[in-house]
Amino acid sequence: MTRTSSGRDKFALKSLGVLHRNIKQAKCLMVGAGGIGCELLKNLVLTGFGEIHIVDLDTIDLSNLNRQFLFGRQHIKKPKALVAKETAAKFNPNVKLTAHHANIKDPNFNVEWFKSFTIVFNALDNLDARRHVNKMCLAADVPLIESGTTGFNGQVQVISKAVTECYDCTTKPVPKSFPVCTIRSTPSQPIHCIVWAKSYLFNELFGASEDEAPEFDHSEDTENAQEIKNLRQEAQELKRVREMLGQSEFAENVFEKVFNKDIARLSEMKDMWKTRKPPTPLSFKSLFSDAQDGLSSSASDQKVWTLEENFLVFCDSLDRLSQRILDLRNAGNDTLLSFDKDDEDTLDFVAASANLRSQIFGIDRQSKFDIKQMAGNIIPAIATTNAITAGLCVMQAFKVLKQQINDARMVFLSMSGDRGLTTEPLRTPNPSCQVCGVARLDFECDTSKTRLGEFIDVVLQDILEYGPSISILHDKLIYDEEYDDNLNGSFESLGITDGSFLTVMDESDDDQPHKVNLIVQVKSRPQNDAEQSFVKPARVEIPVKQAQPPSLDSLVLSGKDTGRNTSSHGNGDIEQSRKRKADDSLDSNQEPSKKVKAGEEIIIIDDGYIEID
Ligand SMILES: Nc1ncnc2c1ncn2[C@@H]1O[C@H](COP(=O)(O)OP(=O)(O)OP(=O)(O)O)[C@@H](O)[C@H]1O
Ligand SMILES: [Zn+2]
Repeated sequence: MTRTSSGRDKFALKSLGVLHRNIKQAKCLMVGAGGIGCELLKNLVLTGFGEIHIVDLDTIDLSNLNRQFLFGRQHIKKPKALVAKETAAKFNPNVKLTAHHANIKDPNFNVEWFKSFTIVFNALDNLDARRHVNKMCLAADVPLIESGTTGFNGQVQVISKAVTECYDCTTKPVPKSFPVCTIRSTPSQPIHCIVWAKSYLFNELFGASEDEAPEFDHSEDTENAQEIKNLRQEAQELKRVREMLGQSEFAENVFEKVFNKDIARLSEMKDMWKTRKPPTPLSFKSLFSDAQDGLSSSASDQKVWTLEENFLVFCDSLDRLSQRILDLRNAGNDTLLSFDKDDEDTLDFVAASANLRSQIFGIDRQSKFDIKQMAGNIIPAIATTNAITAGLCVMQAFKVLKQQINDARMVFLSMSGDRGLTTEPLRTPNPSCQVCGVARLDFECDTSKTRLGEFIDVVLQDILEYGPSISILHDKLIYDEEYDDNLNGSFESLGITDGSFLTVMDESDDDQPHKVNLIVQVKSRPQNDAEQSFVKPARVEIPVKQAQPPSLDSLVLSGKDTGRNTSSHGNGDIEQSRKRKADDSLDSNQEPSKKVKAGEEIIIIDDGYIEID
């Protein structure tokens, strides 16, 4: 049933009171139209937010449809932002919707554009984009509602410049990596074999080089120099095998190389197997004869395949992928493939290769279903979690729009613990945060004429009273006391253009007071004055860094289990506040001198910090 707009307004007015007017006048930005985004857009539209811009870079995939209910089968491969807008527009014709099929990091979404919004909602799935929006909202001074879900857990955080902590006030967990030797020589768990198949073997045969795999941690490399050298040699040999792609004996050559020859060499390294069972090579010919019966009809994704079934899937998927490479090559296209958990050919190859390797090392084989989860780092997305979280986002947005940010809470949704929903007060900004614990300066200049040297002399040293010990970053270091190569370069020649950010860091001696980092936002404007290529900014006091303990308010915890262990999968990577506490004490070099343990739950540190354990 379609409700008339006046009827809708009447109900909204009754339930929302004066807030209704603020909502109608609000212009919101929603970044991400995936799991949370679809639910959130429906809420925003039905609540009657006046204007909504939707940004999403992706197109709709079949696997999105179980929970991203604004999309149907007919929309597969169409841009999420546009389809979300079209579907949601039908829920409330009074809302003005604009869709952008684009990356939120595109330069045209600059600070000025962000400033045009009343409030921003993040419904993203990765750290990088979340960090970017956080930064832009701080620069534009627009409140941000950050949200994330992981399986049954969800979180909502309200971020407001200088009032609350920002997304980067706490460090975020980095994706898991494994020592390269564990992956290459001494796997002991299924995940080690899956990472090997996905990030090494697959890439060496069909994709880009293994050096780019983020899962490989080379930090232990020095201890294993000889082994690393051998592995490099093996990789070179594999490159030669790759050149045989398309020939009838390709599968046998690959198999014999990685599952026989390399393993035989490895098992010869007696020192390595003093405390472990040595690996057992497999033979292509004997498996080939054992596997004559073909795949059993019951070989489902959920079942753990036999060795012979893995062998057959390995050969078959290798053929399918080789054929794809040949087809691409014949069409004159790029011939690199990349692993995608939703691409059956790549998943079959990774699943079978991982299981063959597990067999060699005496590790339990896994079903294709389980391998898909592990290889794609998938924690199943739950529609209900997204729906509840999206609802919480709107509830928190109400408080922001009512100018009652002090009533806003950090909200956690969790299946563990006594209560599904727990909240805690918003924290004050972390004084040592590199993103929000900063001073800001708008710098208007002609980027083609302004030289880095004059910016330092006139703006930083004369006007802002910096000493000689500073460093300046623009993505990477462009100046410090020992690196003055760029002094004569124009901003433009250094890649600094309209909308660029520079970070100025005070590098004075440790016993001196340090200014907080200064974020300079560059605004490129042609300057007609021949004398001056920039507008001299007014003198402002750059605050000095100080370690400031969090306010008492922020130490009051509302629930026993706040569910703050949600993390990973990108969605739920809002960091636990306990990590923040740990970092705070590390940052300010405060060694807890006395710890009083209250059960296993709370550690009280005598300088006033509380840590949840
Ligand atoms: N930099 C970005 N700019 C714009 N949109 C982005 C950016 N990064 C991620 N997104 C979008 O954020 C949304 C996040 O949604 P969600 O977590 O449900 O992920 P998904 O890709 O739809 O699903 P899954 O990863 O579970 O297959 C996606 O639609 C994704 O395209
Ligand atoms: Zn911060």
